[in-house]
Amino acid sequence: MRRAIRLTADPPRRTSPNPYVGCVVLDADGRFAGEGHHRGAGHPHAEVEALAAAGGRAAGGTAVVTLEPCAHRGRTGPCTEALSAAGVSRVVFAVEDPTRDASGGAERLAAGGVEVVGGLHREEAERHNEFWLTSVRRERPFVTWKFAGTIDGRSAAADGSSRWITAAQARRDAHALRAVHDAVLVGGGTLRADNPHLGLRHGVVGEPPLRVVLDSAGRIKPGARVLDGSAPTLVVVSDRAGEPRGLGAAAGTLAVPSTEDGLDLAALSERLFARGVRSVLLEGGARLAAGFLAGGLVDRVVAYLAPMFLGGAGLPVVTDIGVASMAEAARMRVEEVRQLGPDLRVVMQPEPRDLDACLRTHSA
Ligand SMILES: NC(=O)C1=CN([C@@H]2O[C@H](COP(=O)(O)OP(=O)(O)OC[C@H]3O[C@@H](n4cnc5c(N)ncnc54)[C@H](OP(=O)(O)O)[C@@H]3O)[C@@H](O)[C@H]2O)C=CC1
Ligand SMILES: Nc1c(N[C@@H]2O[C@H](COP(=O)(O)O)[C@@H](O)[C@H]2O)[nH]c(=O)[nH]c1=O
Repeated sequence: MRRAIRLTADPPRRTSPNPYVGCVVLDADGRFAGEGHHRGAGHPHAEVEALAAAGGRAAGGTAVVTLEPCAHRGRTGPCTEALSAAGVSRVVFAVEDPTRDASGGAERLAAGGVEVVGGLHREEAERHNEFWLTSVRRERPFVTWKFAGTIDGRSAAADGSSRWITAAQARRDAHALRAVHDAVLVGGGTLRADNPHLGLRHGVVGEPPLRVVLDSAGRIKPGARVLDGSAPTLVVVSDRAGEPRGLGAAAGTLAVPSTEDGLDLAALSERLFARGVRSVLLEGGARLAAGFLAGGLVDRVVAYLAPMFLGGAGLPVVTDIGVASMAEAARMRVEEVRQLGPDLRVVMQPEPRDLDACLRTHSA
């Protein structure tokens, strides 16, 4: 199973809207016979690749797979059928498939006389596939909120300038973070203040993520750097605004409903999910981060903290999230702390208890 998991992680690649899946097939004597992994929508599933590599040696053998084999016909046929047709007598998988369409594979296999074991190295397999698993369970993308802050919690100076708070190592790391997400998202304030590019630089290679910018009134300037055509871009407008002009082929537009706080972020998340986006890197700014955090839409926080003070006149890393007392604080659990050059990188996960409190505050 560890080998099957490793197949999905090295090198990291995007399979969205599909999961990472790895599979190793052993012959009837328990010897390695073949392996495969899923390379993305339209490509064969991991089981099918591994069975093809194993050939006749799969008969009477064991398939070890990181996700419960699918029982449905999507772009490719059901893996349960492929496994049965190959004469596999045992299937060991790590994580149950949570999707309505594809689940039920374990029962189907067992009904056909195959011995099925679920849950082997479940935690490790969950971690490797957490963007996809979280997003299909919540029917919205996994959201990583990344910010660069000073040690006193400022994301920009009083004049709005924020280049640069963190040094080269942390900025390179942030670009690597972009490379593993399906989309990178910023608010209209950041779009106008920074004119960000949001592509992959600093020597980070890979397929660039979809660039998503919130621009309720459709005021984006045709010369904006996100419209340079180097990666796909989506401009999100209010469904009460007209189509932004002058975008040409440089960007698509998505109209979403508005609330009194701006665009409806839950609706936006659902629409992005429906378009196949399974992970979003939220890069700010402070107002948009507040909307996501208060809405319980943040799954991980990556804080790059620079050893400098900007004082109270600077902009905060996040604006009002409706917290009035300590009891309501949006508490985090620290997953990792690392020093990158002169800066610190702190990776955190919202405590579920406080996520609920945030949701209550938000809906009150
Ligand atoms: N250090 C760091 O990591 C970062 C710093 N920054 C800095 O932050 C500043 C910009 O931050 P800020 O002014 O807070 O702006 P934001 O980037 O947070 O954008 C806020 C804008 O996004 C749009 N928006 C649409 N719907 C919502 C919603 N539901 N909730 C919140 N916003 C919504 C609105 O613009 P519209 O009406 O046009 O839709 C709103 O004015 C800049 O100075 C920039 O340099 C920015 C990013 C990261
Ligand atoms: N200031 C700041 C960051 N700012 C973020 O980077 C965006 C600019 O992206 P790009 O135009 O692609 O370089 C900017 O709009 C904001 O979201 N990031 C960091 O790692 N460290 C920093 O000090």
